[in-house]
This record gives sequence, structure tokens and C-alpha cells, in this order.
Amino acid sequence: MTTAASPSAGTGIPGPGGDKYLGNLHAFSTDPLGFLTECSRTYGDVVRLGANNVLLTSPGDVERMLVDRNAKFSKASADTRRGSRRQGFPLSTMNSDGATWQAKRHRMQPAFGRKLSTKAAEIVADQGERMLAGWRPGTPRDLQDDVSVLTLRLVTSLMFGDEFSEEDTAEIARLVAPIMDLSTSPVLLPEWVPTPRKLRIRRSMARVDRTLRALAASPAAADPDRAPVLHALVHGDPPPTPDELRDELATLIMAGFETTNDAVVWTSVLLARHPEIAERVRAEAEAAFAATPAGLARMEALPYTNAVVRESLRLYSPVWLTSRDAMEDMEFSGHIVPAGTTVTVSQWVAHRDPRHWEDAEEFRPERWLGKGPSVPRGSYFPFGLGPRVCIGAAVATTETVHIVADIWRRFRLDLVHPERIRPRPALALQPMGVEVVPRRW
Ligand code: HEM
Repeated sequence: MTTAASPSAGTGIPGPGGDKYLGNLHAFSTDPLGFLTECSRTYGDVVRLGANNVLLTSPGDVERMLVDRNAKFSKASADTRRGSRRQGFPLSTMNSDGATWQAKRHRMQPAFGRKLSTKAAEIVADQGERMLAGWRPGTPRDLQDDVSVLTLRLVTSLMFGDEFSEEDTAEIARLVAPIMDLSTSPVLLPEWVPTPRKLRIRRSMARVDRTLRALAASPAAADPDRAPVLHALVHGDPPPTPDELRDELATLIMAGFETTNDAVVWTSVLLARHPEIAERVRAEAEAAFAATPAGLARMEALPYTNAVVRESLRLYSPVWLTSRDAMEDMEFSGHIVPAGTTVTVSQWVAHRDPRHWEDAEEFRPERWLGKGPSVPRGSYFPFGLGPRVCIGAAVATTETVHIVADIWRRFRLDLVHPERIRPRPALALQPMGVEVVPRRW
């Protein structure tokens, strides 16, 4: 997002004045979540964050931007500004537009059906077992570290079969970490400035490039049951170039691994803080694991845990900010937003907006039971909305619900330093400082 001063302006849009030269850059960089929340409470539905940047906070406008007017916005320009290919950010379905995006998405979409969620539900049972086998009651664990190994293995085996060695997986983890560290700061140094992060990315990328390129020729790529997504990409129409393939694969890893990791860890933090809700999850999970084999049927036997995860995705949505560039002048809530403006919506702000959510700051999974909360569509969008909605939403939900149920049926978790836990809004909303002690129930 660009909050520094620049020439174009949506006249009459209210917003904080900020510094003459830097606009609201300092306020945004110091506390982005607080700054955006404050802007929404003070200035209303359309807020001018900087000369060239607008925040939309009404659910109707969120829906208009992401659904109805999706084609009038460019995602490619907003995303690639955050980090181009050479900074480690691949160019893929996620950050392309128009007909190019459509062709890329169509190539992958068929592989993301119910069959993939079924496979996810089966794999996650095995992988969860592997992680939890190493846990001992009373011995502290870094939850973020443990779950990240698990979710990375899950995404690679689900997308690409069992082609990745432990070493390859570790190398990918090393590559992804500094990329996910990319803040959403509008100030990006010129590409040639060799920051330590960029040097680390470049070193890791060479190896990851080789690994990902080799996948195209691997036996898994020829087998749609073993590696459905890899197969769909390699044999897709139009056939991807080697660079394109590598970028799609890298994007899937990045999009699918840290987000799911953050979802599991935030949900566990919330459960640790609410023992009575954790107890209900335990009881449900114990019954579901006893009555059903690993697979989607087990997921269906976990409605309360599902509600817990939805509520956690409301309070700590791993994607906390979504930006696009307006390609033409558009009206939102009575204001003209000029072409070229970066328009931002924030899950963090919308999901906690007291105008639409009762007890917005409270963790209340019950609101998702039965018909669910009666809130406007643009009030809840952890996976986005409209044509660009997350392609992996079903898989991610299956994995998160399953991992949470599996952890909490075996252990309850005590937070070692509850006061140190805080959200770190980088590319995803990372939970910082989550050390836990597993205890027997
Ligand atoms: C809890 C986990 C996840 C969350 C919260 C999440 C969230 C999101 C959101 C909000 C978007 C839309 C961004 C926008 O509108 O600009 C998105 C897009 C996307 N996600 Fe996810 N995601 C998750 C897991 C996954 C997984 C597991 C995969 C694949 C393995 C995945 C692959 C993608 C891709 C490829 C896109 C781009 C879609 C497009 O532009 O057409 N995500 N995700």
C-alpha cells in the first residue's frame, strides 16, 4: 500500500493529515492494525490514507470492490509493488489480471475440488500424528515452529505428492520465511539494494528453483491421484513455461503454508485463553475421532470445532489487508475514487467492526452455529470474496479444523508467556511469542 504523499487525490475524502512529505507512513508502519482501526472509527466508510490511497470500511463497498467491480481493479500492480519476482515474490495466478489471470485460474481450478479436500483430510491425520508424537506433557513447545513444519509438509504433499525430501522441505521453509517477512510497508528499497533478506532469498532461490523445476519431470506429475495440482498444472492448457510453472508452485507453497499455520496457532491461543470452549472442542474431537476414520466424514463430525475456527479467522484473519489499484474512476459511498488510487480493505477492521458484530472483540464460536451470524457479506472475508476468492479455502479449512481437533483432543495447552503474545502484521498476521506447555487432560 502506498501511504506516502503523491500527486493524485480523491477530493473531499476525509482522512488523517499526516506528515507533509511522508503522509501517514510513520503511523501505518508503527502500528498498522491500530492505525487502520482508528481511521475507520474516526473517518467512516471511505478514508483517505494518503494522497494516492483509500481505505473502504463499509461491507457494501467491500463487496462492490471484490465482487461486482473486480474487473475494474488491478491486483497485479498492487501485489507486485510489494515484492517483485527478483525479491522472491513469484508471478502467478495470485498476482495477474484479466484474461491472463482467468486462464491461469482455470488451469488449476479443477484440481481444487472435493477430491482434494478428501485427500487433505486423510494426509492431515498422518502428518498430525507425526507432529504430536514428539510432544511430551510438561515440556514446552514453540507452537509456531511445530505447526509450520506440519503445514509445510501438508501443502507440499497435497500439491506435489511425496516428491519432496526432508531436505528440500527445509530449504523451502528457509526460502519462504524471509519472503513472508516482507512487511506491507509501501517503502520498498530499489531492487538492487542488497539487503540481508534479499541476499538470503537469492541464495535459497537457486536451490528451490532446481527442486521445483525437477518436479515437472517427476513421476508424480504424471499421476493425477498422487499429485492432483501438479498434474493439472503440468498438463494444463495452455501448457506453462518452466518459469511459469516454478512461479505457480512457489506461490501455492507460500499461499498455503504460513496462512494455515497462523490459523492453527491463533485458534490454539484462543482456546488456551478459554478453557470452557477448549473442553467442548476436546469432547467433540474425542467422539469424532472414535466414531469416524480419517477423511471428510470426520470433518463433518466436528461442527463446533468448525465454528471455533471460523471465529478465530474472524478475530485473527491471517490475511488482514487486501489492496487493488483502481483502473477507472469509481464511486464508493458518495465519494469519487480516481483511477490509479490504491484501494484497500482490511479483514482486521471489517471483522471487528462494532457496527456489524455484536460483542465484536469477544471470542464467541456460538455465533457460527445454526444459521450463523446475520451480518452483511462484506463483513467477513478471511478467504476474500468474488472471483479472486482463495482457491485453497476448502483445503485450508479442512486442515485447520482437523489439526486443532487433533491437538486439543490429546492435550490442553498452557501459554507460557500470555502477555508476550501479539499479532505481527507482516504479509500474514503472524502470532508472535506463542510458547505452550502441553498438559494431559
Ligand atoms: C487459512 C489459510 C488461508 C487463508 C486465510 C487464505 C486467504 C486468502 C485470501 C484472503 C485470498 C484472496 C486475496 C485477494 O483477494 O487479494 C487468497 C487467495 C489465494 N489463495 Fe489462499 N488462503 C489460505 C490458504 C490457501 C491454501 C491452502 C492455498 C493453496 C494450497 C491457497 C492458495 C491461494 C491462491 C492461489 C490464491 C490466489 C487466487 C486468485 O487470485 O485467483 N490459499 N487466499
